[in-house]
Amino acid sequence: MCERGDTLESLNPEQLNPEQKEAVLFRGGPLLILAGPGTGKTHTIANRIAALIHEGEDPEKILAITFTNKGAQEMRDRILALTGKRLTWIRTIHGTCAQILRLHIHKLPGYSEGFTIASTEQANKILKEAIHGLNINETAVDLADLSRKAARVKAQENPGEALVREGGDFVRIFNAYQERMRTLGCIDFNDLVYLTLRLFNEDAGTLSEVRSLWRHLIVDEIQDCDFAQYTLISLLGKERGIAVVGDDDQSIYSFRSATPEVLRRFVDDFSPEVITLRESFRLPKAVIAAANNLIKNNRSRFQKEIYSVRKVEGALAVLGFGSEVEEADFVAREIQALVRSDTPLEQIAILARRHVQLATVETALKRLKIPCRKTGDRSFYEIREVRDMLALMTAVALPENTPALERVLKLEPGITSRLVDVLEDLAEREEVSLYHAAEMAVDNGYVDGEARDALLRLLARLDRLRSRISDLCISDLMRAASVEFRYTQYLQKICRSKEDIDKRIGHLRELAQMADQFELNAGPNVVNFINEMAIAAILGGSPKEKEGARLITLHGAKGLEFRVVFVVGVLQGTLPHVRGTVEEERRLMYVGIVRREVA
Ligand SMILES: Nc1ncnc2c1ncn2[C@@H]1O[C@H](COP(=O)(O)OP(=O)(O)OP(=O)(O)O)[C@@H](O)[C@H]1O
Repeated sequence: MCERGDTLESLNPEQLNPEQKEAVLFRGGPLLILAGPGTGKTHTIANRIAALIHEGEDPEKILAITFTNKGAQEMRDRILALTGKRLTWIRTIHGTCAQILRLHIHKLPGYSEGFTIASTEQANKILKEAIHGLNINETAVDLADLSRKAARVKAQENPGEALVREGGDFVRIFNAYQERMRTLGCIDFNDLVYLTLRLFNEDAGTLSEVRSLWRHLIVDEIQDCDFAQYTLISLLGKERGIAVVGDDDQSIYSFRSATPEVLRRFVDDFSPEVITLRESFRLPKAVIAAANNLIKNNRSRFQKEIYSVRKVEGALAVLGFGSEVEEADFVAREIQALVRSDTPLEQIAILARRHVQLATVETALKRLKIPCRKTGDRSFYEIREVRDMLALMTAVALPENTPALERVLKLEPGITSRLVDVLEDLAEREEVSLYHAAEMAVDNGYVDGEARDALLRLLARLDRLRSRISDLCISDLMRAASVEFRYTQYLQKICRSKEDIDKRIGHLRELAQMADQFELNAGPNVVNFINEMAIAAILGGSPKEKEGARLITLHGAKGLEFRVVFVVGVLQGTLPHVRGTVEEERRLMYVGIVRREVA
């Protein structure tokens, strides 16, 4: 143990300004840190956590919640650098819920721990089937709209009331969808928070058991919360040391129900000490002036004009063009000049309100042969071999997980689609998982000859791998699975060229490296790794950035920083968008402007 004053001097290699210092040391109850862009949010919470540990707090008793994997990774790295310790509980909110549900979901009737976190594609398919089962004409409903509505309901503090408000056929569809998901052993992305809250509401014992795991709760980017997530955080944070960090000016995800109002709610519910960080270490003066001038027009916000004491003035130009094509050509020529003067392409971003505007710039860049990368490029997690390997890991660790086994069945020579149909019918008739159906088919002689041999081989392969889970690290378990299922030979059969095979093996190597990294961060738990991968797949994107200038929507740009930023397509009707609310559209532009960083 040490005195708090000493703590900072001995811990913190980089200076803390007075507000940051206050936020790091405050221990008098709930805390809200309001912080503008580049004012050292991550730096401050990392130091706060380091100070707690230095004062003698057990690192296992600290839960830090972020809203993106990137945010979680950044926090881990900084805490490791400050304390030399890897914290177990730095998680995204969805990752935290997945872990809680893996232990407790059986307390909700009809659910079991082997659940699959359904991909968006799987969830859409299940929604279609649910509608079909209700004899509602599929062509008469808008599926995308229905899944948005379901997500909205689940994002509320009181989803039951929200559902009743939606009324009509939607209630039937929602219930049928939830029921079908449940019987298939699936939950969707929004269920992670929705079902955790349901669990807490229906079983106070579980809430207090889970809450007692931690003494401190620290939340980054609270403005990215919807009301359901906020409710969860406030339940976990009651009577704990709770500190939240946020910037209501950067709340831009209302399309997925996030709202800056959660900051006010936090003030009302917790009466926290409020500390505002205003000094920006990242932005040049010209950008700060423009950003402040823009955002001060929003009425419902916490006042926190940012400033910089650094000398860097920076530059910001507003230019007009006759058409989007003309604008795109200008941007491409500017980038060409920047590259000639040695600005790395990866440090250049083109931001727009809509994808279609980025496509125009992409065409112009391609014409000048400038490499670029669009967000929304095919995600790493959608690649066949990555999905196969994750399905293998899931089938090994969670035998009851039917979708994973369905995929693995296709990897076993001799298992025909007819055999899969037989197994699926059996599973449905007997109301058991596909794995149990496979065992029953073998034990009761429902299949014979080659089909039986193939099925026996597959079950034996999975059993052998299962018995090695506790001996092998996750990446070695993957390698063992690849050998057991002769995956390289399988790739040779399905690939057209040697380059194709090498590329796919390269993807598997990348996945193995991610598993090693995960294990370093979070320990050797293959189920947690499966959770994390399923969530990352839904959030999209690639773990590794490809080369080239970045083309990103404003919504996708939050949290990223570049040396040169172009915001294109700033046209009345597009930005601000006709269907958006003006305050949120202003926040979007604000987020775009403040992506700039000083070299
Ligand atoms: N007191 C300080 N003195 C000097 N540099 C600082 C200080 N606080 C933070 N920084 C630096 O400022 C930069 C921004 O800090 P940090 O990433 O923690 O801010 P943030 O608010 O999380 O940023 P962003 O808005 O970009 O997400 C980092 O390079 C950090 O090291």
